[in-house]
Amino acid sequence: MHVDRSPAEPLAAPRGAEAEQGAPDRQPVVLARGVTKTYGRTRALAGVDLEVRAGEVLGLVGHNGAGKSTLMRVLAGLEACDEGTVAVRGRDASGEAGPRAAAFRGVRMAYQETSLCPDLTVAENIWVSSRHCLPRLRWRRAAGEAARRRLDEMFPGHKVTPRDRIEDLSLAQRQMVEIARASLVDRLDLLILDEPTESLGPDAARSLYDYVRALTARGVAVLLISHRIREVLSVADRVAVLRDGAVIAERPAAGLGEHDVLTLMGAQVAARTEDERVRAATAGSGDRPVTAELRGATGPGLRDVSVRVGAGEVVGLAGLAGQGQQEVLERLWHPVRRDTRVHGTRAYVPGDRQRSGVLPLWTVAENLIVTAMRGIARRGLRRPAEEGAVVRDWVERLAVRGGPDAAMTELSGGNQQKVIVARAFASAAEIVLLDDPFRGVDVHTKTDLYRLIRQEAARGRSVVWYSSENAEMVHCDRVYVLRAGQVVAELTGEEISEERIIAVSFAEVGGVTETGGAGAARSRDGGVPSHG
Ligand SMILES: Nc1ncnc2c1ncn2[C@@H]1O[C@H](COP(=O)(O)OP(=O)(O)OP(=O)(O)O)[C@@H](O)[C@H]1O
Repeated sequence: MHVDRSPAEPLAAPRGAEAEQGAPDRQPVVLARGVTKTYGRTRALAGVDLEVRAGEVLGLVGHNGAGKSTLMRVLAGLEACDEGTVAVRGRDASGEAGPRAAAFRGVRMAYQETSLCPDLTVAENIWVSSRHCLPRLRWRRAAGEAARRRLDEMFPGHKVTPRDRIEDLSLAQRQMVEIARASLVDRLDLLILDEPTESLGPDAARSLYDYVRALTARGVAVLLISHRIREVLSVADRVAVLRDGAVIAERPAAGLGEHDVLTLMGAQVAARTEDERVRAATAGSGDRPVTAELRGATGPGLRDVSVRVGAGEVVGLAGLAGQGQQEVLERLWHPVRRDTRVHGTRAYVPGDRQRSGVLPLWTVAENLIVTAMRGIARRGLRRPAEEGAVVRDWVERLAVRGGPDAAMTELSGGNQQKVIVARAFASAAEIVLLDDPFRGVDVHTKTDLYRLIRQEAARGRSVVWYSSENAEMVHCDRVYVLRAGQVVAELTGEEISEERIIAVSFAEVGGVTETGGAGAARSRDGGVPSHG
């Protein structure tokens, strides 16, 4: 089982000896005791005890819907708990929870989905969030300056200006601004990072963790939530495991292995079998009928790209973020040009569920069935019983916590993403286009989804899959590695490995001689593109 993206280099500088022992003498910054929180029928937190200490990185892991985000909101004082106490710097602050609670002022949170207002500029967002520590006179300029300085410190090469509107930024840039926003406060005690690197490239992730180390050296506590277990183990001093709304283990990170953490999380950790690899290696694609094809496609973001997708084939689009992968998907989704041929109906799974994908006012069932219902209908009439059966089947297959009748907004981020994936596969689409679809999905569920993709391919569906996690590409039959809008390698079967993809992505183009790809080794620009 491939569980995590493994960056080419460790994400953080090694921990000090004190951290290795779990830093037992550090003062707690935030201390939660017996915290419970219930939403309607859902008991999100069932008596959490947790201590976050000054100068440490505490990693928090748990399955989708375990209660991580809820706990963070309670620790940050954004929501009151039903029972229990939350003390900040030794003082019980639970009674004061609320968006402007002074007791929680030093506890700041960077959200996974970002809390930024898309219509406002970077500077305006910073002002809204940090106005209590910015001057009122010439506030826009002051906020812009503060944002620029912090972004420079955290993410060198970010290419964001204070005047950019949030909606014009890439997902990675929005995430950078969100993290910078959270850190901008007069006195920072605890910085909570909710899956901060899901949208960041490896370079930006490394920069972030360098900054985190600098923060902890100054005594700030950092709480890191992530599904990337290896990343958590490489960055955190201690790890807390949340399971079904309770912290079931708190351990020093040193000495913990990925497998230990997964077991504590309750994942069924099967030893990694080679079956996907074998399937991929043996699933020859040459004789399949072609369902989709780009032939020398050129245009915005693409240069002479040729890509072939066979029936029942899983085709990966890999490489550094922003190298043309999404443009390929876009072409296949809207095949308006002559250089693109598509023979079959399509479904699209967006990775950016904030911008597109989730219909927030609808239930899980409605979100899930919206594409499939046309195929289920007879003579234009909907068939509720059949729709209900499809919904139940997918909710069960993907273990969507919350069930069919929950409102989409009641679901955890990972569970929302599962519904969007289920929507595409529940439809009758012959070609499923996946745009980095598994961000925020827990390790266990991801493994199920990889299996699902293979099963659906075995039934004859074609899948075109862009993933920012190169390790996921081993589940593909064929992988096109893109760079600067060109295909620089086409890998099949045993050739597909994370190491190979990384090597090809960074290689001097003159030296890239991976063969087979129609655009292989044609690129003439030798520069390594920036990303993240
Ligand atoms: N505002 C809400 N209304 C109703 N239910 C909610 C709400 N917020 C969270 N829940 C429920 O509480 C449970 C815990 O959700 P939470 O978002 O804290 O999980 P999580 O561990 O952060 O998951 P993920 O890894 O998917 O982000 C879930 O079952 C979720 O559906």
